[in-house]
Amino acid sequence: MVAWKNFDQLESYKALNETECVDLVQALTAERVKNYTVPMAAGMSYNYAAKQVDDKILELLAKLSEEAELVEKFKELYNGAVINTGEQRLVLHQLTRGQLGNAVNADGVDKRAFYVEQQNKIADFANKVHNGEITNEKGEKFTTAVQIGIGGSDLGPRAMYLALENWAKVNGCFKMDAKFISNVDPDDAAAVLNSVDVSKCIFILVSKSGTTLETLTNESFVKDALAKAGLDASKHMIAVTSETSPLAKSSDYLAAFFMDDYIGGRYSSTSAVGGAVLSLAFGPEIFARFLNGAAEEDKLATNSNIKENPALLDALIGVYERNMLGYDSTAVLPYSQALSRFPAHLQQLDMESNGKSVNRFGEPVDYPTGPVIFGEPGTNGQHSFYQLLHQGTDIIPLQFIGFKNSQIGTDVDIQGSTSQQKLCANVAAQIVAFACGKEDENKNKNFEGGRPSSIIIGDQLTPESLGALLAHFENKVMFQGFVWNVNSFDQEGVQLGKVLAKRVLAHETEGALAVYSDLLNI
Ligand SMILES: O=P(O)(O)OC[C@H]1O[C@H](O)[C@H](O)[C@@H](O)[C@@H]1O
Repeated sequence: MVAWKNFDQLESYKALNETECVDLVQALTAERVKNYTVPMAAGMSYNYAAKQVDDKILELLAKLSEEAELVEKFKELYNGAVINTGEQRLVLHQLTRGQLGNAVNADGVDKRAFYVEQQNKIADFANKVHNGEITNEKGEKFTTAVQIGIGGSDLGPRAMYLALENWAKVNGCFKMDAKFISNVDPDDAAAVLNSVDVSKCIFILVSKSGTTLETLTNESFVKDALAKAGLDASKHMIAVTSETSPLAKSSDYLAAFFMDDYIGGRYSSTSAVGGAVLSLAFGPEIFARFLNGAAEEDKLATNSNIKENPALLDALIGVYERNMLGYDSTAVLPYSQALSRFPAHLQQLDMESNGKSVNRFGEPVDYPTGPVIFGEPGTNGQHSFYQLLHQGTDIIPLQFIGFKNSQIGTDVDIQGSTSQQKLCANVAAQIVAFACGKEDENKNKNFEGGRPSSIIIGDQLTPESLGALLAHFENKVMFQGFVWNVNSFDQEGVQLGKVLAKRVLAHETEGALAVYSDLLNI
């Protein structure tokens, strides 16, 4: 049995607090850049040379990992323990991509078999849509998949679709366009519907709970549009939900695919939630390759040697930065246009998981937990908020992601270098500029340096490397939650706003809420 203790109760907490962080201006040598690197799945690597740690601090982080039993806790998780204490649920998203431990039986079934069965059903459905066995009422092929969902039922799948859209097009496996409707703002649904031929759309209604206001409202919005076009909504809609949700019982859908309560929304990209849209857009084989990349990365996360476990090492360095160095944000900076929505996905993944002030037992904790996450693809970010990152009063750790090769491959050679080379040159330059700075007598032009970063480097963004990248961050967030002794798998903090919004709509308000309602003309 593992022991769940608060971080500040551990010996390592004290020992780490007594360390002095590394001065990057001096420390970032060529040797370090070569050595401070850990292999990831799909040929990628995690390089932490520009982090403020040295061998002594790494040793203490390894001790912390042991003392907090981080890998053992992960083992409990994938073997089916009730890790989500708040909701008394198992946490099984890794099972959607592989079997890391023993068979997990819940609700009377083998859970890996259940997830695979759903994948197979989706594959069969997608193949039939692609080969014209499933068509619209006129017998025409569907050309566009439109996902209706919000939060975890939108961000991950949308980010993954965008990440592979161009890759699939150049590699001959692009099957259908995908669009996404998430916001309850009517302009979102209206704009998407105006951009498609609804008669050739297959709508994927995705809601684990089947009760989310925004999603059900958008479902009605779409049904209305289908009815106005004289189309039968039940011939154009499929559902992805949990078997216990109200949607599961409805006969309004062409097909229904299931996940369950053991997969948190923000961890659901590798379940049917991401599976339906990605299999329709790119074909089931590409979705399977994405799952393989994630499975390969998950295996690395079972290694108790922190220098062979990139997610664990990344998590521990992040904890050191958050709790010992007092940095309260982290920027995610992919130098890849295809990852344009990846930071948005990580915002939910990280902040909804670890934005907690009480431990797993509901007792307040006395140390900072999850950081603020934000980001934009480079080089666009460089021309936006990097000023603050370089010279602002806060130090913000940076997580770069870069690939040696572009996805589409079309490029131009101008002034002796290609665009891809310019992109990669920028990320290399930024790491060194942040870490080492540059002295200038003019203080306005002075760069102090000492601003830490790490970089994940891959050959190219492919289904496998995307899966590995996703799993890396899921596992990092999980390990950090274990250190902070919080439950990373519930999200009670989103409830209060929903309850108050319902009250406003029912006109059951008083005091400040009543006045805000009036100001907004509700
Ligand atoms: O998939 P659903 O049940 O519709 O939930 C969609 C989203 O809404 C909730 O408010 C949560 O904050 C998210 O974690 C969840 O992903």
